[in-house]
Amino acid sequence: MKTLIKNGHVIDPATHKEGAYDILIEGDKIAKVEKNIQEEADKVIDANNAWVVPGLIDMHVHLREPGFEHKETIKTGSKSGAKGGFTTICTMPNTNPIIDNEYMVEYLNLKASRDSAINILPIGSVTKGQKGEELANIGNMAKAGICGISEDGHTVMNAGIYKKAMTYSKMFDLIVFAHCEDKDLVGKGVMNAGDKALSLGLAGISNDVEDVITSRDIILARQTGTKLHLCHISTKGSLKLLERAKEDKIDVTGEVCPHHFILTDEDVDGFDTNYKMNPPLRSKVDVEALKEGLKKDIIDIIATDHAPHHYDEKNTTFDEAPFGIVGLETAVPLTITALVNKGIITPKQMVEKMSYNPAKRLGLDKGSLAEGKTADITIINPNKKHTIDVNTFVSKGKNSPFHNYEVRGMVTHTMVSGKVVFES
Ligand SMILES: NC(=O)N[C@@H](CC(=O)O)C(=O)O
Ligand SMILES: [Zn+2]
Ligand SMILES: [Zn+2]
Repeated sequence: MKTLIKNGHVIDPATHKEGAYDILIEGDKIAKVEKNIQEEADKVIDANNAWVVPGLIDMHVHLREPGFEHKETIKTGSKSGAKGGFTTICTMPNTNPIIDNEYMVEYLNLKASRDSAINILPIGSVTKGQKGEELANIGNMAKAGICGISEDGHTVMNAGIYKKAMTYSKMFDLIVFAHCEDKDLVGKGVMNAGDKALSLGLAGISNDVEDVITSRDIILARQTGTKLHLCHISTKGSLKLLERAKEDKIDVTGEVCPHHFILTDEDVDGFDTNYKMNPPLRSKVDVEALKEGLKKDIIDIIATDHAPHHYDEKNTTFDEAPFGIVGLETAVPLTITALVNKGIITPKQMVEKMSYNPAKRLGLDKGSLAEGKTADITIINPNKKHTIDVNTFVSKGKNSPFHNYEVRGMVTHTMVSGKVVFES
């Protein structure tokens, strides 16, 4: 099987290619990247006016299976990922049961091989049942193929246990995905602490809730030498800590989610629980700092933290609703509209943060369009104007604050191992 992608604008940070190239795919591999390829192919894709980039990689996704199939399944979540341009996703372990042993990892891998057309890399939990008390069997999970460990949804408050987990993580060359939220400081907070929370009469979440744990985790990462990845950075303080840690040559990376670089707590509508997520939407000062951090490449990675919840669960008061919003199908248009088209990052930086850097961080032989590589490729029409409509999502989760948002940029094709798995 030969596929030819014609007339596209290739953006490939790995090979420093940026310009008009055709790509010939043979079987599951990239065979040629050249100008004007004249070869017979079984399928020709016209990528005129579109970017052709290495398949996008999302380091932070919640698929909800097993246990919460009413919110999302591996099938629906992976389809949502493919539609969003993602060829590889890392999935968080806060399912029911929690992914805290090798049998659960094997189950996920088997289910993913049956139900998903995109690559799924499971993340194991740090502690058994994410209870924060006893270490999960990290070594056995590593052998079963996890890419890292995370207590996402919570923080392991016991620093002794966390440090031990980091030592194991280092031993098995895993990444520690850190959800930074001090349990004692957060109290009953549901949105950013500030004037808006006061006016809505909602309990606030201050920046120190995040920054205290970011600081602790960086100190422990330096001590243990483990690879630390800061999930969903939302504060200026955490960004500064990340910058400083990088200067100190600590092995740490950080991700930001589109909602955190676009919306502020001023946007929170107290009756719309689609503005409730963890960490919360922060102040303008924080959002400006995050954009600066993206521009200056202090922040390496854009991830979605795709967190689907059922309509009935979100359809309650702001206090009661679960934290989280979906993101797989909106990440590309939101990033193009809010960052690229505003001149904050270049298209190349976008590809670095959504493919090349995640691949490098995960140690994957991906995120590149070099000849001989596996043909994981995303094609994006960056100019296509449209209005986000949650009813068109293939994800089961419709919980997005971006409904009715005017955006530019649309994924037209997603290819995994040479096979088109999504086409608009
Ligand atoms: N981000 C969220 O608000 N929610 C996530 C958990 C998490 O990422 O912390 C979820 O699992 O729903
Ligand atoms: Zn989290
Ligand atoms: Zn998460």
